[in-house]
Amino acid sequence: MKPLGNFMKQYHYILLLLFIGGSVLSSILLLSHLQQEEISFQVFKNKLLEPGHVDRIVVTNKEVATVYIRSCSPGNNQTCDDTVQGPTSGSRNMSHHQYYFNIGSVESFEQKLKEAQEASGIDPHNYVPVVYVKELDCFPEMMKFGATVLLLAVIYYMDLGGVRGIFSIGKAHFTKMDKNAKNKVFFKDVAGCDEAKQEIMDFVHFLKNPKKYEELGAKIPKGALLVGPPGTGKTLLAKATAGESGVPFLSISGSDFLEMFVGIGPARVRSLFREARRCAPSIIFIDELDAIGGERGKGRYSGGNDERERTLNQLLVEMDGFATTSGVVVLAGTNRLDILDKALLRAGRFDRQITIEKPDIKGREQIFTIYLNKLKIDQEAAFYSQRLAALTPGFTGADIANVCNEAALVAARTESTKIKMQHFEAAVDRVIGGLEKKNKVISKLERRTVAYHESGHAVAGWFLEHAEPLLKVTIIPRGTTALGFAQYVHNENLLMTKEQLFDMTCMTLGGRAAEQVLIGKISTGAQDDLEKVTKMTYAQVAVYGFSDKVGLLSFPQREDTFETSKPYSSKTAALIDDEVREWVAKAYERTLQLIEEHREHVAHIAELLLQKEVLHQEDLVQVLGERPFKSSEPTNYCRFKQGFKEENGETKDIPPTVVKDESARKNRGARGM
Ligand SMILES: Nc1ncnc2c1ncn2[C@@H]1O[C@H](COP(=O)(O)OP(=O)(O)OP(=O)(O)O)[C@@H](O)[C@H]1O
Ligand SMILES: [Zn+2]
Repeated sequence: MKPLGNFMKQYHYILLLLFIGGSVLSSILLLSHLQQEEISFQVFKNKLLEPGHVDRIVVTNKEVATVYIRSCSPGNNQTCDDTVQGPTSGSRNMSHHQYYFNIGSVESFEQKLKEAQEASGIDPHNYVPVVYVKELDCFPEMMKFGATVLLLAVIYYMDLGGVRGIFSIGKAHFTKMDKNAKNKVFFKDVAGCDEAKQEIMDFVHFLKNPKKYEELGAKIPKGALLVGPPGTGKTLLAKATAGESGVPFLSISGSDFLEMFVGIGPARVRSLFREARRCAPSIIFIDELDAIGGERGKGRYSGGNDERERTLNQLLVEMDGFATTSGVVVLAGTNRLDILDKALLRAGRFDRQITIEKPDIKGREQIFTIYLNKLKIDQEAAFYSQRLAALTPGFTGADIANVCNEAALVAARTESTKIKMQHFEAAVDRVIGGLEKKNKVISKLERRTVAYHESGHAVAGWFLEHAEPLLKVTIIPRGTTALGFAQYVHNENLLMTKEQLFDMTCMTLGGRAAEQVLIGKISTGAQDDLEKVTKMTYAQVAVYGFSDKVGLLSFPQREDTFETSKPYSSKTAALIDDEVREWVAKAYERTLQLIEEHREHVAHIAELLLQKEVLHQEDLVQVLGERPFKSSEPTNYCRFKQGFKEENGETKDIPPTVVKDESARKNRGARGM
């Protein structure tokens, strides 16, 4: 089969050459088809110069004037490309004919032309344009033409499926890591996702010994989807699978398939699979599969995207096409399983799904250990990995790698020879909230509002049994929107009870409640909190079946906000809305009560915050006493959003010690909760 394969390759080149040759030849023929005929100025004036008939005159090298006739001469009783009386011949299609004459001097020519046009009754606004060119100037035109022909040829050629060589536009822009590559990755380099590793082991066994599987007639899954949030190590795990199996790793991002040229996407898919088969056993990894794998037919509403669909179809074809025994395993990463075309998930394609979650505290510790071992630190790696894991709830592997690098940068800036705890703390803060903006201008009033708001969260969390108590709170503005944030101890239970969710809702409302009770005025700073609360409560009522009124029904929540049709009647919709409103109101009532009870505490913490800007758990213990409940592990950042405006636009200062505030009570009463 080999010689034939080679012949096919050559055949593609020959085809391309023939194509280009043909194009060039035909364009030459086309050009030469434009016959030129010498005429005198007199003939030009008498026979050609009628209104709307001459398109333009091009004077080359101030000598020769070429007359271009319009193919359509409106207003002259001639139809397009019709027979027009030529100056010397009879019936002839003028559009393919050019006439030229010598002009003598430019001045006399222009004078003569002007007079002739006047005499022919041509309106001065419609005088024939005259263009002066040098001989060489027509080359760019020809080159443009040539380049266009060439490009068309290349595109056509690639659409035919011959993607080898030529400019490699159609070649998949994949990165290939050979089995002997130096920067290989192994399972030991991927921490905190043991279950995923376990699941992917099947592929490793198979890739190491495809023959054995073949002999036994075993069917190996062709591909697996690695599903999880960005930065959780999907790419890393796929790479490690290749490393462990000792096979080449070909990776490409879903978006890399798509280019502005039509036909490139499918060509790139073909090229990628061809290469994978050539060096099989091998692993293909497609990151961001959702870029091409979205449901087909959906794009049409938003302008359509046939190129993407053709690319996806090609991928499906390739996955169907290669027998399991060809030894190519396709892995793909996505965090949008919900939008993928169902055809991708069918048996024989990505028939396995491996979920990679954000790492828990143990996972984070393991990932920190990996990266700390590469750094010069002033303590044992274990010392830091434990502490840092506790400080970084919700961080992905990528975030952790980022923290470690950031810490090294901070240490280098302070000219420290080793990286210390304060460097890591600064790095964590930076990753959490973007760069510190200490000198950002905030009014005194705003700062106070932020402090009371954050204090409200902290105190509420402290005294609610099922809420996540505070770990750290700050009113140093960060990033572009956060004016302050609180970091909570987070329980990582997989199941949540109704009581837990109720307490969490109250804690989230704690910021707004503190504003209302202690400041007496509410601000826009609670927007983020309210969004969270709304989402959480809708889920309880419409998804988890917590509401007696709605009953044990579950309507999956769609992220798609454009979804107009809901899977329930408008009556149910109204019922759900009412329930949600009532539940949130109930939670707010409870929160207000709690904040009232602890208003001295809230004020105390807020004032302390204004003083120190950052408070840790220890500071809270000092003010509030030991928390009456057992607590677990940290996460969750409440961001006090920027955009705060006092209700009536005044910027009154708030007295530092808060006394009873009647207006807050009145407000509450008015809302009838
Ligand atoms: N579990 C982990 N163990 C060690 N390092 C990790 C882990 N997860 C992520 N990283 C680090 O984060 C980097 C980015 O991770 P990776 O690209 O694999 O994430 P991903 O899930 O593929 O993200 P995306 O969906 O954005 O492509 C890795 O190169 C690695 O340095
Ligand atoms: Zn808040």
